[in-house]
Amino acid sequence: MSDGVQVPAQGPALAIEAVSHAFGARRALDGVSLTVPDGRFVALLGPNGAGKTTLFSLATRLYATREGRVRIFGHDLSRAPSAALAELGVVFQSRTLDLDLSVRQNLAYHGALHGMAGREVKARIAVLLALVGLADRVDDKVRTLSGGQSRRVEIARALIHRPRLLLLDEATVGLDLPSRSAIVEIVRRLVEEEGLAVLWATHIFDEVRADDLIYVLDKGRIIAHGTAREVTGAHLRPAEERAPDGPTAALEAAFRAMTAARSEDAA
Ligand SMILES: Nc1ncnc2c1ncn2[C@@H]1O[C@H](COP(=O)(O)OP(=O)(O)OP(=O)(O)O)[C@@H](O)[C@H]1O
Repeated sequence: MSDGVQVPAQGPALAIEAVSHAFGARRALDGVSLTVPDGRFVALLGPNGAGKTTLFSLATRLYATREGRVRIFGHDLSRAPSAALAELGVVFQSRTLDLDLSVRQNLAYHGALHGMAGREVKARIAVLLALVGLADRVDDKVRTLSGGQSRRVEIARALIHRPRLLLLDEATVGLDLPSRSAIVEIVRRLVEEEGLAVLWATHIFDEVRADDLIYVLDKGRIIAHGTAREVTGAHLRPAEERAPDGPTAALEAAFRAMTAARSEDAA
């Protein structure tokens, strides 16, 4: 299939199959496979250096995929990049808004990049800013926004071209608790009400719910996947499973047990 040919969407929102990536001698990803079903929130959990950002760079075509395959709603990212990327919105870990432009200008520029007509972009900006609770800040420069508000503008920007899959790389890092909660709530609402598929990379356990699908990435490998409840149950002793402080503590304990076991194996 050549790029630009429109074919009906098929398959999961994101299918990463046996992807590996190395920086020189350092293998950052080693045979990673991961699926985000349409309309689901999937968490990618991993400590610093696990390979999350490298995986995002491959899934967004920032890096070429040399080993393995990435498909977005059935479109192969290497062979049909335009069709694949049209379905994809992304919020990167580092801030990427132009601080000296207004919120509207940042969003409009992104809409133009996607080839959207001016009138369509204007209407979309209004809808998205209402959705992220920033309708009253449309003409303010991004420089005047808080960290959490900027993140919400980045989410709006990522959605301007109506993608059906959203990738967020540590979207809440560096934010205070209320700002983090607001962002998690917006993204979860998009999944529940708009049917968006989301891959949410994080190392913060309390952002994960028991029924979420999770993939645990450690040193470039997926070491566990399933619902958070399943992963926790499979890797915890019964006493820890009954931890009074709930799924967050259970997940954190399971994660430590898994990664510690791998370190011992490697020793
Ligand atoms: N451009 C690069 N050049 C060389 N090594 C890199 C580069 N980018 C990442 N790495 C290495 O690849 C591994 C995975 O890094 P990556 O940034 O993907 O992890 P991460 O899970 O996103 O961590 P963090 O949450 O700290 O960003 C690390 O060992 C890192 O040092």
